[in-house]
Amino acid sequence: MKMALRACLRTKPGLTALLSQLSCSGHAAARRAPALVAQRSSSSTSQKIKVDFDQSSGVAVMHMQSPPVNSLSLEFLTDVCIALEKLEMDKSCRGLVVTSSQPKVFSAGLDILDMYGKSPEHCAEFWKAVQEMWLKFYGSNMITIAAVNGSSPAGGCLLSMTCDYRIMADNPRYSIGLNETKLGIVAPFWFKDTMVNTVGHRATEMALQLGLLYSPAEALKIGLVDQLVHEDQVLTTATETMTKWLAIPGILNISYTCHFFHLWCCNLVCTICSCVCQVIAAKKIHLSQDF
Ligand SMILES: CCC/C=C/C(=O)SCCNC(=O)CCNC(=O)[C@H](O)C(C)(C)COP(=O)([O-])OP(=O)([O-])OC[C@H]1O[C@@H](n2cnc3c(N)ncnc32)[C@H](O)[C@@H]1OP(=O)([O-])[O-]
Repeated sequence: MKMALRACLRTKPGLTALLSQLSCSGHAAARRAPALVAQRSSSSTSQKIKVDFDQSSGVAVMHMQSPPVNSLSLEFLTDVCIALEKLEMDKSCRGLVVTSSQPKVFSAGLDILDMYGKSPEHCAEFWKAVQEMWLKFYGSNMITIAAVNGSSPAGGCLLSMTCDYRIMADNPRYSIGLNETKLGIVAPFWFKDTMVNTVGHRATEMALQLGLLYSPAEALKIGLVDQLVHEDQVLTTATETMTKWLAIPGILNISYTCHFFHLWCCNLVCTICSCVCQVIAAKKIHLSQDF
């Protein structure tokens, strides 16, 4: 399925360029990849990601373990993408649960320290990695469930929204949402689109304009998460829920179709934006030459 997705995307110029640029191999090749061993139950670990794969159920659990708050740095994003790609290539892996090993936090979002005062080359690599994570999760042909066992602002919320289902710890001290506006930054359009797909247009408009962070109860109310459970039961509920999803015939195809459609729409928008930018740039060059 993944290969089919890529083959289809290859026919579309915008995302083709994006995918080829975003391929893990470029910035990730030199990094140590978590290995997936084909046995009944296996565990693989990179520095920041631990993957437990139960071959009998076909379900893998990805533990994010990047202290203190699983902030999404270039290094961490690369590890996530490599781990995901390995699972994707293993046809016996049909479901993926993503969770955090850090207390109180699922992910604090993009690593602010990795965005500030860095070289343009680093920033380009960083943003490629962010987009790659988004594309890989959203375009995955596995069933993906986010076991949100702590706060999940900004990019952490995005990560959870790329999954098919979200289970959050019912602890009022935790929060989730796209709070970029409150930080004085604009959430990229594909953050916005992902939220629209999750909670609808109006809720997204409110969330982004006000930079809202929701308590678990509020998040459940607007559909930002699908289920609340006691903190100790987030992971077990996620694996139980996964069993139900995987028992539905053809579910992978349904999931694939939905995600593919979204990616196709994004591709279309990317292509249009790219054309508009090129026209504007060409006009600016023309005007400056006139002067
Ligand atoms: C461009 C548009 C798109 C942008 C998308 C984004 O995701 S933008 C991102 C938007 N993200 C946010 O707005 C989230 C901001 N973070 C929070 O709200 C809280 O940290 C928390 C609720 C995640 C955890 O609360 P808690 O009480 O459990 O933990 P704590 O608060 O005590 O922090 C512990 C340590 O982690 C550090 N650190 C934290 N976050 C980040 C980060 N993103 N990066 C790097 N580091 C971060 C923090 O400085 C501290 O370091 P120190 O001093 O020990 O060296």
